[in-house]
Amino acid sequence: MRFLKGHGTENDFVILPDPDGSLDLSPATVAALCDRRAGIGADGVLRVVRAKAAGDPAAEEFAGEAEWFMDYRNADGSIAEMCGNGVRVFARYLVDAGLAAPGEWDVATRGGLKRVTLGPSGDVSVDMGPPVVQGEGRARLADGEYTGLRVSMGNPHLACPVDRPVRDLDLTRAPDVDAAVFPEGVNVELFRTVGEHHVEMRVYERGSGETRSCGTGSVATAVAAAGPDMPPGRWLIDVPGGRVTVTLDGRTSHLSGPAVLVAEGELRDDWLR
Ligand SMILES: N[C@@H](CCC[C@H](N)C(=O)O)C(=O)O
Repeated sequence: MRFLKGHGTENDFVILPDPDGSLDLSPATVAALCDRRAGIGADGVLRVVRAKAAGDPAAEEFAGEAEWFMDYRNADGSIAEMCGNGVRVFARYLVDAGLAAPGEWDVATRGGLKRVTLGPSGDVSVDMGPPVVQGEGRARLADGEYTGLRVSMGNPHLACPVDRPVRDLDLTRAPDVDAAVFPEGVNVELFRTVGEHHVEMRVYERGSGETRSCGTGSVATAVAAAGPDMPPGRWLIDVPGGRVTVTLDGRTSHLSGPAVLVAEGELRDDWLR
C-alpha cells in the first residue's frame, strides 16, 4: 500500500491514495498507522478517494459537485466530520500528484463541501463555512476547570480563554466534559490573547490527544476570541506547530496556512497483515 506523510503546522497525517475506493480501512489499521513507535506516526489518516467510489453516504451526496472525498480518521481509528488542516494537506497532495489543477475547487467531506484555493506550491486556504455558535460549555483538565464557547465547525469544539501562557497548561489528561452536553465528544481549545486579533492556542483533540495544531479548532478559537456575534476580522492563531490565519467575514470563515508533503513510500504487506 502506497502512503505519503504530510502536515499542516505540524498537525500530521498519513495520506493513503485510494482513488478507486479499493482499500478496506479498519479502525485498527488506522490506529496502527498512526502509532508513533510501531507505525508511521500521525494525528490522523487522510484517505484520498473519488467521491463516487468512496462508499460513504456523505461522499455520495456530493459526488456530482466534487471529484474527491476526504475520508478523515483520527489517530484512534474514530471517524470525524472535518479536519481543517487535513483538507489543506489533502488538496496539496492532489495538486502535487497531478490529480487536480492549482486554483479553486471543492472537496467533499463528511462536514459538507469545502472550497480550497491553492497555487502550484505554498500555502493552502479553505472556506470552512459558517461557524455555528452553540453557547457556553465547560471542561475539566488536569489543572482546573475551563469555561468557553461551544462552536460547531461540522465537528464539535469548546474554545476556552485562559489568562496565562498556554505553554503553562497541563494537557496531559483528556478533558473531562459533560456527556449530555457533548454526546459526540469534543475538541477542546485553550487560548490566550497576545495582541490585537492575535491569540496563542493549544488543543486537545477528540480521538488524537494533544496535537500541535488544529484547523477547525483555530476557527472555533477565532470565533470565541471575536465574540459570539462574530464581527468580521482577520485573526492570527499561533499554535505549537506554527501559525495559521483565520478570516471571519460575517458570512463564512477561511483558514490559511502551510501544507507540506514530507515523504512517500510503500507499507510492507507483512506489517499490514
Ligand atoms: N486536526 C483537525 C481536526 C481533526 C478531527 C478532530 N480530532 C475531531 O474528532 O473532530 C483540524 O485541523 O481541524
